[in-house]
Amino acid sequence: MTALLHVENMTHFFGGLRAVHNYNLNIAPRQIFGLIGPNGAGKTTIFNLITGVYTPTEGKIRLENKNIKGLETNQIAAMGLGRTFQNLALWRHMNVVDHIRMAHYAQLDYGLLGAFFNSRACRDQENRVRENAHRLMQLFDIEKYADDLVTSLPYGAQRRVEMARAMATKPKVLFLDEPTAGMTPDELVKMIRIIRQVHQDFNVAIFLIEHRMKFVMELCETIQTLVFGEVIAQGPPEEIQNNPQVIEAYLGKEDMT
Ligand SMILES: Nc1ncnc2c1ncn2[C@@H]1O[C@H](COP(=O)(O)OP(=O)(O)OP(=O)(O)O)[C@@H](O)[C@H]1O
Repeated sequence: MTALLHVENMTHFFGGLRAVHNYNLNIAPRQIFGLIGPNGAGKTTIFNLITGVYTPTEGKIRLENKNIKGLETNQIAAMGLGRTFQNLALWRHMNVVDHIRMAHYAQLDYGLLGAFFNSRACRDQENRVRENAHRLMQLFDIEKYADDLVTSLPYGAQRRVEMARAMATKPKVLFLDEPTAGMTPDELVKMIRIIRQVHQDFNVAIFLIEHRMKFVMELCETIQTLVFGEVIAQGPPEEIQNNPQVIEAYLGKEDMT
């Protein structure tokens, strides 16, 4: 099967610092793929390179066999790549339901005139947005916060809002940068359940960066380990967990259980 997302020999320099070296990735449709590695290994840089925040110094990036290297972040998002950020990127002065609704507008096509004349197409699409936003809020268990400002929500719920917003555009692949950062153990268990549900309901592939091993091992089919910008191991969870190089890279730093 051809990969949904294909990255070949990607290298990136920040000035004299080689942050990513000869990086390769193949994510199949519906695959849940994990990226782990010590702090500063280059994980977020890889997300930023693939999603168009930076253009790699070298390499190829293809989504559904179309080149996405060098495109703008919004073009890449429109082609089916959704993401969340390590430090939440929410709109501070907007309530939850508006966050989810706003995210849909990237897809709507009735135009300004249609909106001005309140055309039938416009009203139909608005209804669809409202229904879809409602469904997403249910799925991510944030319905009870619909009218609240995002900044007033518990941290775990803010992360779920960010994820619901990313899903509003129905991406083919969803990038999650440390989705459980700062979460309580209860919120973590809830997040595992929600990601499984999202994966099942939307047939979406998921590429995630995570430090919490329980989460990665439980969810991912394939895991890559990155150290100093290079992949030192790739395989299923049980293989990665017992790989001596991976254990050494993490020794004393992370909990491998
Ligand atoms: N915009 C930038 N300019 C210069 N150097 C950068 C930039 N972004 C990241 N780096 C450097 O690139 C390296 C990789 O950083 P990156 O944030 O990708 O690591 P990470 O694996 O995501 O770390 P963490 O787990 O702490 O989030 C680090 O040495 C970092 O200081």
